[in-house]
Amino acid sequence: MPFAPDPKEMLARARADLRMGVPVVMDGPAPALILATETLTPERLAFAQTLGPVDLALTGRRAATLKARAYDGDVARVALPNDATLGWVRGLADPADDLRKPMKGPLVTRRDGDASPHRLAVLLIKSAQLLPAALVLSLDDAGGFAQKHGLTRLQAASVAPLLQSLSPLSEVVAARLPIAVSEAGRLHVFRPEDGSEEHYAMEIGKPARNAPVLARLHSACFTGDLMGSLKCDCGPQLHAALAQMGDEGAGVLLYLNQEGRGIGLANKMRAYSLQDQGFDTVEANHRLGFEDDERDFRIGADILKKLGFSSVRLLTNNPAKIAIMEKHGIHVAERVPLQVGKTAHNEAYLSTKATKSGHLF
Ligand SMILES: Nc1nc2c(ncn2[C@@H]2O[C@H](COP(=O)(O)OP(=O)(O)OP(=O)(O)O)[C@@H](O)[C@H]2O)c(=O)[nH]1
Ligand SMILES: [Zn+2]
Repeated sequence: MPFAPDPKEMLARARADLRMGVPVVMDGPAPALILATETLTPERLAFAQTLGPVDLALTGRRAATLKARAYDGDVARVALPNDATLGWVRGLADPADDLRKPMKGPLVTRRDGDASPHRLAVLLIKSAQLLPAALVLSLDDAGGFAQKHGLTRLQAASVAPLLQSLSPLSEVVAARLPIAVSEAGRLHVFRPEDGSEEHYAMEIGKPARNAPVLARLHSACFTGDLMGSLKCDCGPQLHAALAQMGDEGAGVLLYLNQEGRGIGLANKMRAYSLQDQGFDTVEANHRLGFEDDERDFRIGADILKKLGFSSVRLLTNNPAKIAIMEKHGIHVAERVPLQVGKTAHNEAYLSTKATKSGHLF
């Protein structure tokens, strides 16, 4: 059946559905219906409540902020009260008003039954760059339910490994791109097979493939790279890296579309709003239900290898990047520090990165 979508294509479809607010069916040993709380409507909430008991799946991080017991470690299952409104659900999922309304409970969390659909729901929703919180309700007949309501049906057994593994990606096109630092520029576009974000590689000059190349793994930062934000050091780092490659006449800058350390721009702005309430960059991510850093740097190693590189002089202050390159087949011959862009606004941010994320300054 060559026209039928394969599991990774079904996964891409499911992400798009969840972003629009359409529920998804997860088939497997514990079949379940999944709705993303961020895009939930009152009508869909009300209908879900007529179908049986509904759980709100939250990450262990978010549960810790809410002082709710997460019996399953990385995921908590809050039993939705019968009269739960959309406002109540959103209040648990979104920390925006935590300080104004600190008392959200008492929350009853479940410890019986199977948490695996909840865990998968949260992973799936994270991969759609939505707030990591889902409504989950069990289904008897997943196939029949999906067909009746015209919903995307995923198989837990195939989705779980896909969500953990790196989607294969391939180069779509490359073309000459003269830029300010070097007329000998070439931009390569890489596209993952699972319908997620494309990533770019800016090659400067003609770096030798059999020697360490001056390289930068830059994570997208719309606010810093394009708006000139003073809250981070991304824009100056991007331009300093390219300038050094221009000066040396050779280098490769990967522009990885992992905005906000992998949580997406909307969630990064939610984190900024929490930072204005006094939380630091790491605490803000945790309150939202994310880890400090949700990026997958294996993508960077993969692109470097596809371009024919095996050894780099890496422009970074982040030891985690070095460790992941080494683990995935890219030798880091040298770390080249990249310390630019300190402002009065990002002093606290940079010092949090040094103390909590191990950045070298
Ligand atoms: N979630 C979140 N992401 C942020 C914040 N500030 C910047 N970012 C994102 O962080 C990423 C840049 O990561 P950095 O930690 O500055 O740098 P790094 O790439 O880990 O390390 P270096 O190689 O040393 O620059 C970009 O994707 C930014 O969008 C923030 O406060 N919260
Ligand atoms: Zn930035």
